[in-house]
Amino acid sequence: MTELLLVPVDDNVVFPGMTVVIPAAEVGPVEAGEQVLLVPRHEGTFAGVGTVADVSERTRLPNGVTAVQLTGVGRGRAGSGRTDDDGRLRVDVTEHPDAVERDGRIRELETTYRAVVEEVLELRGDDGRGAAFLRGIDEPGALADTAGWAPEIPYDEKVSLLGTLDVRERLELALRLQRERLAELQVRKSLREDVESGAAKQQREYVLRRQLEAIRKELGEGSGDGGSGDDYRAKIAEAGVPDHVREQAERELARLERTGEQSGESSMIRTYLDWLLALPWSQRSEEQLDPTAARGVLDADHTGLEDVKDRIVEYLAVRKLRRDRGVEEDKLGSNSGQGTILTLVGPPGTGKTSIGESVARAMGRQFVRMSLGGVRDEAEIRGHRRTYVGALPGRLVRALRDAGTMNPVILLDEVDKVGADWRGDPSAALLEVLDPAQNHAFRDHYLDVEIDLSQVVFLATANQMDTIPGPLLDRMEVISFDGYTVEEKVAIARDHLLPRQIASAGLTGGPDGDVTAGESALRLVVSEYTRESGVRQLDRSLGKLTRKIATEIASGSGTVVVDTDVVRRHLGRQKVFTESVERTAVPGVATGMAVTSAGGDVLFIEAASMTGDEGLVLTGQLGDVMKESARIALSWVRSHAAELGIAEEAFAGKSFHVHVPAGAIPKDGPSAGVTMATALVSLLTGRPVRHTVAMTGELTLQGRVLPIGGVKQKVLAAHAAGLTQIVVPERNRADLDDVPADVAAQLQFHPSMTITEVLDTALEPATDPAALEVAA
Ligand SMILES: Nc1ncnc2c1ncn2[C@@H]1O[C@H](COP(=O)(O)OP(=O)(O)OP(=O)(O)O)[C@@H](O)[C@H]1O
Repeated sequence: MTELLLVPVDDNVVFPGMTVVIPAAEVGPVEAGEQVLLVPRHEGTFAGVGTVADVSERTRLPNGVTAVQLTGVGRGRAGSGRTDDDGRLRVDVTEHPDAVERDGRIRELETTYRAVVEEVLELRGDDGRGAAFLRGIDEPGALADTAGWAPEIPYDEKVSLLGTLDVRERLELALRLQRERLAELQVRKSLREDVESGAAKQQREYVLRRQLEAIRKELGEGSGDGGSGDDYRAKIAEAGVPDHVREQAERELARLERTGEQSGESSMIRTYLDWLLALPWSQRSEEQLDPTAARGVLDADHTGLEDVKDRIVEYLAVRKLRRDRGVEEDKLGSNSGQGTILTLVGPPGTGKTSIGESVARAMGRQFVRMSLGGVRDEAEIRGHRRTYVGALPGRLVRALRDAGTMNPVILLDEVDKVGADWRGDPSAALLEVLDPAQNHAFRDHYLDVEIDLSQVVFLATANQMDTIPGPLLDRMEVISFDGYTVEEKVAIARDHLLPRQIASAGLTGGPDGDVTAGESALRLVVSEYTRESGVRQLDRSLGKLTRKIATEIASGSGTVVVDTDVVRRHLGRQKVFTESVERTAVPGVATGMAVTSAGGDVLFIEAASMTGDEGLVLTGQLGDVMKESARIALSWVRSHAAELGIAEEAFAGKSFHVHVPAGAIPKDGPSAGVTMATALVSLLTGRPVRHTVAMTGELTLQGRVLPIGGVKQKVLAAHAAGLTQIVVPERNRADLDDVPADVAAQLQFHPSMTITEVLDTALEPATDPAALEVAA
């Protein structure tokens, strides 16, 4: 047993036969010719067996540090130790020289070990030196120790190898470690080969594809899958794109050529390039701005709508002046000529979309309609960023593509139906599109290049103004479509709808044609088969009529003159009844006028009372404001019961129910106040409401009648429903001027300040005194 200086070797194992160089300061005071014990140490824990090493000369490392060279000579186990004067640990060491009988088993292990290591060396690309080193080792124990050189074998395993004193066991362990190492190297190699062969396959495919394309070109067949880089180059050149777009396209093209043709990415890049080049970058329509000619176009396409046409012609005239006077477009943006967007607001089927088309025609521009109904997501307008799976450009880009020019008329249809939710606010994107200060550099998220929208003329349509988002409404110049009178509908049917339906049924119209229609027949269709503000149903009814006539003519009858009999024969029983006579025959029902998204309409408000303590029950999907109107109506009636001749008992222990048909349509607004009060008073006094009267107006608790909106639409609806006495708030008197003269001539208006005046007009006189008792 010898006492040796203990030298810790952190996270490393020095085997006998290895030489290491360690800074002298770490080794301690030793002289050449002495021995030390090198012990592996990991996180402060020493291994049980170390390596006895000879100390040779000190050397100077290139960095100036003095170092000691140590060569392992054998294994040694550390026994008890002591700290010397220098503070160094010295331990008693029991040496364990390798001692083995080389039997058959050892020989077999040796041979296998050598074979495995040779394979390892080959895989690692050994240059022969490793093999030579291995051949130079003769002793089986030393042979096993060569596993200690392998960098792939972990520290723990090396410590076990050093600690295995029995040579045969050590050789077995070393063989296992080398086998594992070999297996790992083989897996890595095959992985690498797979990757390499895959790449080679792709390259091969790429070359084949290019050849295929060349062959196709030679045969004059277009390349089937969207084109090669060269095709795109040609397209970019043809498209006459602005510089910034060309740069972007070229960047993408370079990317396309770098990625393999087969990869998913290349098809994405193709889709992108196709979209980018689908925009009509260099296409413009030559604009015509002659107001007289424009008026001609508008008149030819549409009957009536005089004020709408006036406004549009004004708009065009201003535009023309600005252009001729050279008002700088840069400064103001070209839409700023009007500063705002013309917005056509009105019930369905009143010709908003079709007049938009006429505007485009009058200006000599392309027309596209972009429906915004139900758009809740900003991305629908602006597109998705390309990082999204399945990303596409937004509707504006698509609209431009469909238009085929960069200066079309784009009709933003149904702006009142734009909603917002967590996916973002589409109206914010619309605002940017419509803002002349911003829209010359609109950026679609998908295309991600600047698009100049300043040459586009935007028009918008909406059914109702209340639901247009406020900031958008600020930018709009509203033109209202209030719906047509019966005479206007007859004219539209005669001049536009019927001739179109006749043509589409394969017939000829006109004096010498298959079909001629009299005015009275058309009036019958309008008043008894349709009930609407616009002309959709009318158009459909005429379609049905002409198809039936076509069938008759095809089966041999001669020309047909459409009169009321023909209408009744083909359209069947009357569809729309003037209901008010029937509905208001009983007390408790009053005829109101309302404006819904379908235009003006009449509605019958019903009141009933019954024993119970539920107070006021309301049905018919009423909004909060309408519910409040009903409470106000009931409170006013209660507080004026005596004047109205209603006994106080009529209220005691009673519940009231007010219903506003049609129950399925949500409604709101204060304008039904007077109608509700009238229905309640009618119920409680037993005086029926006159069947010729229709009313509208907001009611206050004091019984005053406040003004409301939509007078013209309401009056037209009442007129169409056959009502003649129209009760409106006094303060809406001025609005009655908007009612077409021919309609107004058939009506009697009753502007009213208070609900008492309304009741005087609306209720039949109390003829039967017993009615009071019945109501009570
Ligand atoms: N004044 C008119 N003169 C001639 N045709 C008309 C007139 N008004 C409407 N029409 C015709 O009625 C049909 C319906 O009109 P259009 O589709 O433009 O209605 P809209 O107001 O846009 O309805 P929506 O609000 O539902 O979009 C069209 O075929 C249109 O040509």
